Amino acid sequence: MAASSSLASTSSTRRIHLRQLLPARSFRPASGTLACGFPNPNPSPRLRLIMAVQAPERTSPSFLDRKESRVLHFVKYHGLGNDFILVDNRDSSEPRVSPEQAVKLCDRNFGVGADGVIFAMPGVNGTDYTMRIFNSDGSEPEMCGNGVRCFARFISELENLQGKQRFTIHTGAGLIVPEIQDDGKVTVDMGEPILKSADVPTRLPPNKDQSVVKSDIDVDGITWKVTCVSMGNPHCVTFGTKDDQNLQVDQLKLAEIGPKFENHEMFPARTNTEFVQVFSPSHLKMRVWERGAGATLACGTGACAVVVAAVLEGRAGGTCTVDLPGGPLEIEWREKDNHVYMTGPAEVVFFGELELKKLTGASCM
Ligand SMILES: N[C@@H](CCC[C@H](N)C(=O)O)C(=O)O
Repeated sequence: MAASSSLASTSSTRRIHLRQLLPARSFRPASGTLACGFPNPNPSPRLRLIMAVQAPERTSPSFLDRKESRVLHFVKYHGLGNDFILVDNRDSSEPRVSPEQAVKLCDRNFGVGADGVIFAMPGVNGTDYTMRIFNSDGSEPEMCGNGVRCFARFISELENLQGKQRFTIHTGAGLIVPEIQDDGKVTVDMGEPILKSADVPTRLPPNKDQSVVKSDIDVDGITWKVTCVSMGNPHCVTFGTKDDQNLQVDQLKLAEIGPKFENHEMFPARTNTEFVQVFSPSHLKMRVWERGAGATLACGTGACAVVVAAVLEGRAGGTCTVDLPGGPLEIEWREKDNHVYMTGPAEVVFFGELELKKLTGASCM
């Protein structure tokens, strides 16, 4: 789809649509409070039910249409439990919140709670949109696989688009192309993996062409075997230690070992780390420690990196189901174009608004 064409018609289309999208009174919190709820395991159908019943009665401006400069309107999404606060930033190339404010928003006790904040911005160089993201620690990664699926669903809600949709998205990792399928899942062309060690980046010496495959790295006195892959953002993939290549990922002390990989001197830009168990050449299981976010329930770029690493190490074919704590992703590293394709869900959790001043200063919200 040419999403850019619908950009021109945003204002009227979006207003109509968001009246349908947002339940009239459910999202009218007291100033400075959060509108949240829907603590059910499958919130989207319920949201849609409320929308259908209440939509015709709405007369006041709808939720995300309101552009008060002091209020941040957002929608929370998740992709297999990797959760994000999505902000409609289509009117500006400056993120509406700062990295410091993002840290507060992502705080699970004092804020909204999320693994990151994602901004939907105007496209550049002919792309439909630009996606930027802040991790929960305020750092800015180049890309986010689960985030881009949420981004696609967010845009389709904002633009009142139905059915199959395809967008071109400019990211720090270059052009990314998500396509919403008829069943609501999103398939994303994640581009080509980057294997050249200097570009991942890693200081580990290359051992296969210019890449790092099944190399030794010492972490806290233990030698691990790792393969380094960038999907725009850096990943270190391991199937086990030098002595034991049959990792049982459920037994890992992730919170202990994860930060040691993340901040290892061999990774000048820090790294995401995936710990992988192989069930078969087409079925893998992983746990992830994310740069800037810690242990998350899923990582899309991580699952792509895992399949690339598994192929390079001769452990898997190019098409795999990757089980993550939040659920499975389908990943294909296609020989034809060398691109990696990821398919998985993205779901609305809730809508919210808060006063931006609550995000400033030393205190929490
Ligand atoms: N969870 C994301 C990756 C988010 C960025 C990552 N923490 C980084 O700093 O590179 C995904 O689904 O890919």
